[in-house]
Amino acid sequence: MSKPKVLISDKMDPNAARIFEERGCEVDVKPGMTPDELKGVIGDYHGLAIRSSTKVTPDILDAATNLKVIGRAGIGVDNVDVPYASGKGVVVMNTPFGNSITTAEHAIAMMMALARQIPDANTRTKAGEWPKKDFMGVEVTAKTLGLIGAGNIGSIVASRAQGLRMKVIAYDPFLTEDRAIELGIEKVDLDTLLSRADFVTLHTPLTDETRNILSRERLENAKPGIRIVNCARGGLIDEVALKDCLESGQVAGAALDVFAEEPATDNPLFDAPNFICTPHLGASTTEAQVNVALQVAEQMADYLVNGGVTNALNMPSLSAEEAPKLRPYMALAEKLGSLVGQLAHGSLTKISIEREGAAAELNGKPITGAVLAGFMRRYSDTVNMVNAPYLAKERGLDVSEIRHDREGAFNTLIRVTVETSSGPRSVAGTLFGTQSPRLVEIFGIGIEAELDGDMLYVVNDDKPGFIGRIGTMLGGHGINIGTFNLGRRDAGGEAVLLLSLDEHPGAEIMTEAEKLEGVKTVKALRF
Ligand SMILES: NC(=O)C1=CN([C@@H]2O[C@H](COP(=O)(O)OP(=O)(O)OC[C@H]3O[C@@H](n4cnc5c(N)ncnc54)[C@H](O)[C@@H]3O)[C@@H](O)[C@H]2O)C=CC1
Ligand SMILES: O=C(O)C(=O)COP(=O)(O)O
Repeated sequence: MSKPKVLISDKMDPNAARIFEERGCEVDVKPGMTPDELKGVIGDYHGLAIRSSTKVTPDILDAATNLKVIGRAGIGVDNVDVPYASGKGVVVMNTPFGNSITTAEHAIAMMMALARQIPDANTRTKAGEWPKKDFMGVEVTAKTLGLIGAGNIGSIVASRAQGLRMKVIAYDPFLTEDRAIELGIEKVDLDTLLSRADFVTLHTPLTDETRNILSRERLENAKPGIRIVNCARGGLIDEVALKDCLESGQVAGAALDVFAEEPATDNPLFDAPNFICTPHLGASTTEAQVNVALQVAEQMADYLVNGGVTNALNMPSLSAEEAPKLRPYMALAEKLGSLVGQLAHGSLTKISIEREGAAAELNGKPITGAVLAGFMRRYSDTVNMVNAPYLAKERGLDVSEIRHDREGAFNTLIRVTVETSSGPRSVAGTLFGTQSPRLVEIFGIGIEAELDGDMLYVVNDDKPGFIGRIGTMLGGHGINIGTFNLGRRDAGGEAVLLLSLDEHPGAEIMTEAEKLEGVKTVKALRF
């Protein structure tokens, strides 16, 4: 099998390329490409490793015909159109912890630089001015620091600020009281935070809720003389309002590492008083860059080589250790999903996935993802485990997962049931040995069949002579039967035949099959 190919399109620590190669991937390092250049080459790659410079837009994703995974060596993925990538079946991963200490330290450094106006003092001193009389700083000790966002980075900032003897308060709707107590911080609402804080530091992602969270109105109504630090994302603050507030003195200083437009080369804030900035350097330390490079390469190679999924934003986790154990179950689940998807009629709005025996002990999410991937293929042939849950949601499919503790006839069983206009229709399968997926029940009829390649599904009256008739008809067309699987509800009642064929039966054969005496339903299947 040929090696997966990975493109590193942003400046990244060389450990990333080393790990990709050691883990069996081919790697190209091409930082600084234009969007058009990236679009021109992306079709060759299975993996794309990025930081924040590469913009993974729908245009790029449309050209990425072989792409399986995007790995962000860092935290924020706002430069990736994650919903579009999900729709295309591309896994998006990040490295949620590798640069958090570094970024928290940058926020503290920015706060201290702001409190003592170090950048300006430095520039003017070096210019030979010795401007001692122009500078008067403030202490941070005993001041209140307001955190907007108390996740990984915010909580590290809190602990460092407490070391500086600051009082820390936080606004974060998802922060529990218990966690706030553990961090030794006070949870407050946003208006309270802005009315009490001497320094504010932002540590949220950029979302529809957080965009412009420091709006003109909030800045104007904040505690006079507040100082603001943003090492999270541009777009969280109204930059024009911030400039006005800096000029009026309502805001005593601001330190930004991030801007609404990046690269920021002529931002109006550059002329504002008491304004300092860095060019998105929050994550730029040797330690953090080694961490994120190693981690992103390990995660992406795990996925490309072994199917392990870690830190994906659009897919449940699956460890590289779990992956080999789950793979045969996922194969079974996908085949069962595909079977009901191919056989059930009408508009299907409900699907349930039941697991019992050994299957009940496993991580259910990948199994559900695989069922949906098989099932959703009735609507689109570009479905995979990543985009299936999104497509299912888009179509309003109600998905339920049921885990049974009971012992059944099989030591492991997956059952997939869809709700049709004529009631529930269900198929079930097991593993023979530890690896071999087998169908064991179809619409209430026991059967034993491998679901593989081209197959013919026939429901017929259980009368003598039928098997001979269908065999003769197929033979007459030169179609060889690989396996012959038979089940029936009761003797003389309804029987099911599942034949594996060496080739796909064409329309002419299907019409002839439909006309065979005793046939109730016939359908060509493909797995
Ligand atoms: N400047 C730089 O180079 C770097 C910037 N970052 C950015 O820092 C930010 C924070 O990263 P982490 O702490 O790792 O993320 P995190 O996910 O651990 O924490 C984010 C926190 O924001 C909170 N939050 C979400 N919506 C909120 C809202 N409407 N109001 C208040 N809080 C809200 C969440 O509950 C969560 O606790 C991200 O945007 C990330 O991209 C991260 C690394 C480097
Ligand atoms: O990890 C993040 O969210 C960052 O913003 C770091 O960005 P960078 O990798 O330094 O371009």
